[in-house]
Amino acid sequence: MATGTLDTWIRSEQSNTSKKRKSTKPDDNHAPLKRTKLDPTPKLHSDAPAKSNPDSNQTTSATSATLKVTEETGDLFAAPPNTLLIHACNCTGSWSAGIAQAFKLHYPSAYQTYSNHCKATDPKDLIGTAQLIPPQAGSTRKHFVGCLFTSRHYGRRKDSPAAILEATGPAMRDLLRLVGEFNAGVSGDGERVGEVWMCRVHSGLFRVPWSKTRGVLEGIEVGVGDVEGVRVVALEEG
Ligand SMILES: Nc1ncnc2c1ncn2[C@@H]1O[C@H](COP(=O)(O)OP(=O)(O)OC[C@H]2O[C@H](OP(=O)(O)O)[C@H](O)[C@@H]2O)[C@@H](O)[C@H]1O
Repeated sequence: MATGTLDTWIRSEQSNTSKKRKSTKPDDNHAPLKRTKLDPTPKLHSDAPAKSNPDSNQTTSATSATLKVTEETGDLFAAPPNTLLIHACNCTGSWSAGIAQAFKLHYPSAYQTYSNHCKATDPKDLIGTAQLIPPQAGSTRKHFVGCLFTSRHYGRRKDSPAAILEATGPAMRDLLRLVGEFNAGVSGDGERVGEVWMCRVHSGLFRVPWSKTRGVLEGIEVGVGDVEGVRVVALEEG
């Protein structure tokens, strides 16, 4: 989608949200998104075994392109070992519905890490940031989990679609930065983030049209040596 079109849609959504703020509708009780600083250097712990990274000798970060977004049908959780699986999260520390509930079931330790991070951090500092959680030691599912903090709350108190989209770019950029830092810090046989997969974030419970989220993701600039693209894996419909 053209950036201009997206900007226009976001402005119109923000205007609608602000007009309706005093009503009792589900999305109306959230103030417009404030610009927030990104989470500086979250602590990461990896107990996982090794895998080589073809990009590990590239360290420059000059901007060269925008993020490539490809789509296919499949199950996100069928990703190969060391894949980063990305999903959208609220800032309250809850993964109780939708694909988040499946993440909680498959990666209980990652859920604890996410939940503790939320309990320790004010939502206004979390929104627009990300969390990278390395694979759980001894787990049969060796996946990194990437949390995009794109809504302060969930359910009836979730942020408006415009606010969620506004938080999406900063959150995804923060996650890509964390991946770059993580991979650069892994030495020798340590395991690095391999492929990057995500579900159609926001398109279910957060009720943001997927095309809008995809447009934001495709506008993210990436540098040489950064993650170049993300593979979006969606369940077959019907
Ligand atoms: N195995 C699989 N493989 C591939 N795609 C799969 C899949 N399973 C489901 N999908 C798809 O994954 C997309 C996202 O759909 P979701 O509605 O879940 O997430 P969302 O991003 O709209 O919203 C986030 C809030 O959902 C939770 O809510 P709670 O806080 O727990 O209440 C969180 O915590 C957040 O707050 C939809 O396209 C699903 O078809």
